[in-house]
Amino acid sequence: MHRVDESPNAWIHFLDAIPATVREAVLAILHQSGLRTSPMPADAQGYGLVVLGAVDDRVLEQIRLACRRAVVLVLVVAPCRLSAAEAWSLLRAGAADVMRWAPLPADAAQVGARLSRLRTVQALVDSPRVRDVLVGDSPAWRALVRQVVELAVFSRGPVLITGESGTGKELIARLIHDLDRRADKGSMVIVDCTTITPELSGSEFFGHERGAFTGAMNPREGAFALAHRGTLFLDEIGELPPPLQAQLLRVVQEGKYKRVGSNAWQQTEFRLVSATHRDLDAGVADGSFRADLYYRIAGSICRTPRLAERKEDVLELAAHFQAGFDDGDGGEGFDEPVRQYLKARDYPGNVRELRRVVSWLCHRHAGGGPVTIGDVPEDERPAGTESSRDALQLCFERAARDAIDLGLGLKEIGQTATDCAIRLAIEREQGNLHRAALRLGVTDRALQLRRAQQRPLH
Ligand SMILES: Nc1ncnc2c1ncn2[C@@H]1O[C@H](COP(=O)(O)OP(=O)(O)OP(=O)(O)O)[C@@H](O)[C@H]1O
Repeated sequence: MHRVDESPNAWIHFLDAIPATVREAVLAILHQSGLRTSPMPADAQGYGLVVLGAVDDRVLEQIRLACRRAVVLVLVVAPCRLSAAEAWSLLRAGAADVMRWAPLPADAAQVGARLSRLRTVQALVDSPRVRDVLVGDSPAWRALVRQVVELAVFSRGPVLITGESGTGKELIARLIHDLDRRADKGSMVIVDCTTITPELSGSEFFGHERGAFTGAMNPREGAFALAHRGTLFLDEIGELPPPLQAQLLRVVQEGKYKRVGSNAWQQTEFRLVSATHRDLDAGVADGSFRADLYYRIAGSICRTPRLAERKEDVLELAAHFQAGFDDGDGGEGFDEPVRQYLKARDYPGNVRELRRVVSWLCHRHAGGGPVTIGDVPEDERPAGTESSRDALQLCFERAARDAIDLGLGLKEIGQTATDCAIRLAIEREQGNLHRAALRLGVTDRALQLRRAQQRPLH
């Protein structure tokens, strides 16, 4: 009999089609394995098992509901022949994992092990140690944090973090190091690859012996030695020119390197975390980034979302930054128009830009109480942006009056407004038509058709 280690408990829910005999068999095996179960509570939270025998739209909806507040493992029992597409749809509905189940005692141990892994990860994700650092509650952000925590705690392989500037890549690298549980943990060493020149790279990365080159008065340890038993963070690795990429291959793979001016091999062991805002797949395709290095640094890939993809987090992040700036006069919370302004504003610089915005709001604010609309600097005030419906209405009114005075008809006014919105959305998304379509709430195809119908500007 396989017994689970920590006698985890979870609620369990059987969907309609499961016969009573199977239910009893499942419960008996789980209990024999040391896993304690209780019926699913009305507002399911915590950890749960949903046992099902078929996947259809109704089942997916039930999974979606069950997963709203709980971490759910789906067990699919025979004779259901779960297809790969069905398994993915269960995952997309929110399941933490999907297991086909005989049910046999050995499988019960697997269920227990998975539950205890999910529990460890979730407990960390919800802990102040993580929540107070990687702020945000949007689904996109929570999914990333869960991935990061699991990688940090249960693996020591290389991690590549990709994402636009200001999205929290360095913060994630620091958390990975912080969560490393080894007893004799070394330091975190950060190398900004944009500052590494071919002349300096050898010494920076590998260190040098005394007299290795002119000016090398004393021996020096390089980044790989300093990161021994710790974490080496190679920031902006996409900026490293190909000859320098080649230098890193062996040490990244085997942990072996030679100091400049020495013939002796040194051994080091570290967790490699790299970050880039570049698309390294494209770099590999066009030859600017070495494929062999790419596969060595990208053991796992974490992609940080743009702030525009997690607008739900803006106010929580703003409150976090405000608390950090609080020197007594920075305000307590934000007045409603300011909240609307913060939510509606664009942040091309992502979270870093939001931090800057909150910083000037707090600096302009005086006298406690919530930050008010007058604290928004003049040149930052929304002139007819969606942050103020009234201002927007006024702008439209002005433009419509001018159009009517010019003798334009309704069709032409509507078309001009649409053309203008399309042009601006494409500009805002730096020419990315897919993102522009998302921003305007239309399909890619609808955007293309509209563009094809656009009249040239006079
Ligand atoms: N989820 C978050 N919670 C709290 N602060 C965040 C979050 N994401 C980013 N920040 C803050 O935003 C700023 C930029 O973050 P960070 O330096 O980690 O971004 P980055 O992606 O590494 O940027 P770059 O590519 O420009 O180096 C920092 O002040 C950081 O504290």
